[in-house]
Amino acid sequence: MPSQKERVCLIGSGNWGSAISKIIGRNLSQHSSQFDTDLRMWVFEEEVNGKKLSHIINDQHENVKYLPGIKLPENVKAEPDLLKAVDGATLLVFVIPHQFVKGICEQLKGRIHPNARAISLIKGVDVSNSGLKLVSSIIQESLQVDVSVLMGANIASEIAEEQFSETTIGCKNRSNGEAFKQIFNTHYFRCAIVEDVAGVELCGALKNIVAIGAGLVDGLRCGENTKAAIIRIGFMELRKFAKMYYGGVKDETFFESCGIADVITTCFGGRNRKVAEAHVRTGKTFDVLEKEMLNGQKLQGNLAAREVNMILKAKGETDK
Ligand SMILES: NC(=O)C1=CN([C@@H]2O[C@H](COP(=O)(O)OP(=O)(O)OC[C@H]3O[C@@H](n4cnc5c(N)ncnc54)[C@H](O)[C@@H]3O)[C@@H](O)[C@H]2O)C=CC1
Ligand SMILES: O=C(CO)COP(=O)(O)O
Repeated sequence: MPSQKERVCLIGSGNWGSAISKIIGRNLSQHSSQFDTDLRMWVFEEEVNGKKLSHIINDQHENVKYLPGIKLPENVKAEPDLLKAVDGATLLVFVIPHQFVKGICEQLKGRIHPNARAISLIKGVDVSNSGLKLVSSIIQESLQVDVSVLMGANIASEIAEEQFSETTIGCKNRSNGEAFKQIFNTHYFRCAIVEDVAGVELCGALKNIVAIGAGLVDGLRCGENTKAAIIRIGFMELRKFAKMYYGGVKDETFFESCGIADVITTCFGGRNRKVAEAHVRTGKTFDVLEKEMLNGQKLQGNLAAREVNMILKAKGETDK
């Protein structure tokens, strides 16, 4: 245990970022001997009803745009300046849509605490000419820090209302996984630790594609048997893809909250499912529907589907 208190910074303040700030904020207050009790939360600044979102969060203790109706603990301090937010932080929690990760890491390069460790709650992968990359690898390579991940059947609004759920922390370094568990675990949010970063992360990213499929069959009014088939086949395919691209992925990981449980919850309750259903019913594009239906929140499944398809096409493996 380091002699200095750990300081936590949350990088992101959307729907999930705000919900998790409630849990971390409370846990920091309860473990004040080990942690600096202020939770700094980086906010991508925007105006809401003529006021800055960061000011609204600090004055009203509520993210009125991304998590309306839920009070956040007073020790959650919104900060729009990214470098000020991470200053001195030893535990970095990344929770932004995956399309913004590279830009954020670029700004943070060389600017973080030498003892910092990170965890990613981001469900997505990156595909470029050099192939498939995990978001945790992007963070690790840019910032030279150990990166764990946290993924699970975790619809943010339900957790904000303190309804029971489980989650999975994937780590390489057990003591870092345990350090992060201390800030996340609570009676209604139970964290299990597995030593399989790639397995946990790929489950989180790929289940969003299955959820798009579930939404499409809902839109087509195909019935519950068809939806169950999409979920089963989708789950098998995501497992096959994960094992094909990352040799060390463990079979047991697929039966943790990050695996089968997240596929189920997202196929019934998530934003990807909802927008995919609307796409079939209205014929509008995903981009248009995201703007019309989600009030600034972002979809991840349509991007992930495109990225995974690119990889499979490039390797001639679309029919495998
Ligand atoms: N919402 C949920 O129920 C869950 C979400 N996740 C994952 O967490 C990650 C973050 O999602 P949410 O917190 O739900 O976000 P969100 O979808 O609610 O909100 C979008 C966020 O992106 C920010 N943003 C917009 N433009 C930006 C830019 N150029 N640079 C940086 N940030 C920008 C917005 O300010 C806002 O905070 C995603 O990968 C998602 O899949 C994981 C579990 C549950
Ligand atoms: O990841 C999630 C639940 O675990 C949220 O899924 P959506 O982004 O589809 O809402």
